Amino acid sequence: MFKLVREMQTKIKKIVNLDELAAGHNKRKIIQQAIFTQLCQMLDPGKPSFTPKKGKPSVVMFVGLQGSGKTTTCTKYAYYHQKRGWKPALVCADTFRAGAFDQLKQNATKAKIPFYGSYMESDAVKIAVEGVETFKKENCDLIIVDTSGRHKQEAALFEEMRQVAEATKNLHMVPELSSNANFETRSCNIVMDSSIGQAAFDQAQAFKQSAAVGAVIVTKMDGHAKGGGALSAVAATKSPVIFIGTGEHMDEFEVFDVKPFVSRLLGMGDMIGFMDKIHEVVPMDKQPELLQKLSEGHFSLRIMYEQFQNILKMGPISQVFSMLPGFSAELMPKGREKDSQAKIKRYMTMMDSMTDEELDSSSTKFMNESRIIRIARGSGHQVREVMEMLEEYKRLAKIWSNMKGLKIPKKGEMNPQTQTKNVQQLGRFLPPEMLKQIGGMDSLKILMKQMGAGKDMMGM
Ligand SMILES: Nc1nc2c(ncn2[C@@H]2O[C@H](COP(=O)(O)OP(=O)(O)OP(=O)(O)O)[C@@H](O)[C@H]2O)c(=O)[nH]1
Repeated sequence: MFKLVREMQTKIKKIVNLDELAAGHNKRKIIQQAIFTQLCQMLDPGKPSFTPKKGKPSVVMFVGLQGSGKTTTCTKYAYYHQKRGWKPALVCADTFRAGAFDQLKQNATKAKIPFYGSYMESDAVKIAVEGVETFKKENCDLIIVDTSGRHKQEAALFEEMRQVAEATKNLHMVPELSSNANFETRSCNIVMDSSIGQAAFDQAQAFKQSAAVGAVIVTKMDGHAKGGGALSAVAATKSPVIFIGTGEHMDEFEVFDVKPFVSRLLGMGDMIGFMDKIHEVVPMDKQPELLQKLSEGHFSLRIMYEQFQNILKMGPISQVFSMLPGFSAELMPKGREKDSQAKIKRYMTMMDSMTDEELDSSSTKFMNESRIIRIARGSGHQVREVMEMLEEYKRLAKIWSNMKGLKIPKKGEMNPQTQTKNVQQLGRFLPPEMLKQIGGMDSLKILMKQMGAGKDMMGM
């Protein structure tokens, strides 16, 4: 770890020569930018990660300390690939922890993924071999082997791990299996808790010595820990981080993206992830239309309705908002996601009882007492609740009204003036507390640049 810091220090000193910087340069910002770039480079081991090929058998073994989230991550990894057309299977070669097989079985059943394991057998190697053999015969193309975790790095654990790796490696030598296996590829993922911190280097290195670690997965990124240990793990294993775990649920699993990760590490907030999420859920053909309306200062109840629809589509709402500093506590308190979703659904039911004219207006001028009573009755809600929904609309309309006058560049038409103007605009749009956390207007500008000109939303 010490070595890493020293290396980074030297590199930054080479890039940023503070004495030569002319007065007026914001030194803090320049250093921050250099650190950002360096950290991004450190997370790039310079070699691509192992990607299983559809239709060709691959065995991926998962290793990690006890409680790192290994078993959960195995299922998430399987589920992720299943959704994308692979035929995964899970093998529980964790014979150390009582209950490990039950956990895997439960998860696998929920995700409808075939699994293999035993309550009686204590030989992890035997189970691994049998499991892999079974699933190869069933033509599974992604066989995931969960191995035992221990409290700390122990010789016995590594020996067992080495044997499992060795045994599953030799499987393609078995004649009846090799006949349908074109060529079998193997990889080993190390799972690390994001809160591991300084111990990450030694741990990753120890694992690396016993199994050919090919990739790192960092779990529990939804918590407070920023996952700095990932830097050490990459350095120790010379392997990339491929996924991050962002919650206990099966689908709370994301492809690792270096820039947002480093932004978060430096406390800059994940603007990019936020924009990507918006990209994902607002249908592409609707985006220009939405931006146009907003730039005209036209925020109607219908737009709010559509945004609510999008938010519900995004899954756990807090996940989206937690990417923005300051937002999560304010809008969607953690642990109250269900309440927030229920509230949004309630609001939408009320809006379903409104007329088109009401929905498309950019004010609440039609909302007199009798209409409010009618909407409440029509949707089976209290008058008080309708009023509350309208208040929420007014609050959002006020925030979004700052988007008025936004210049919407056509693809490739972004010039520096438009960009500066839009950065200012966005600066006004963001809540002051959030802008402060990002690091003020200058940082916002840097962030916008980092988002890359390719993104349509850059227009914002
Ligand atoms: N919040 C959060 N919790 C997670 C995440 N990944 C795993 N967990 C939780 O962490 C705990 C430990 O996960 P397991 O998968 O049982 O850990 P393990 O490493 O397999 O443990 P052993 O089998 O004992 O080695 C469980 O309560 C999981 O639900 C994550 O990304 N976010």
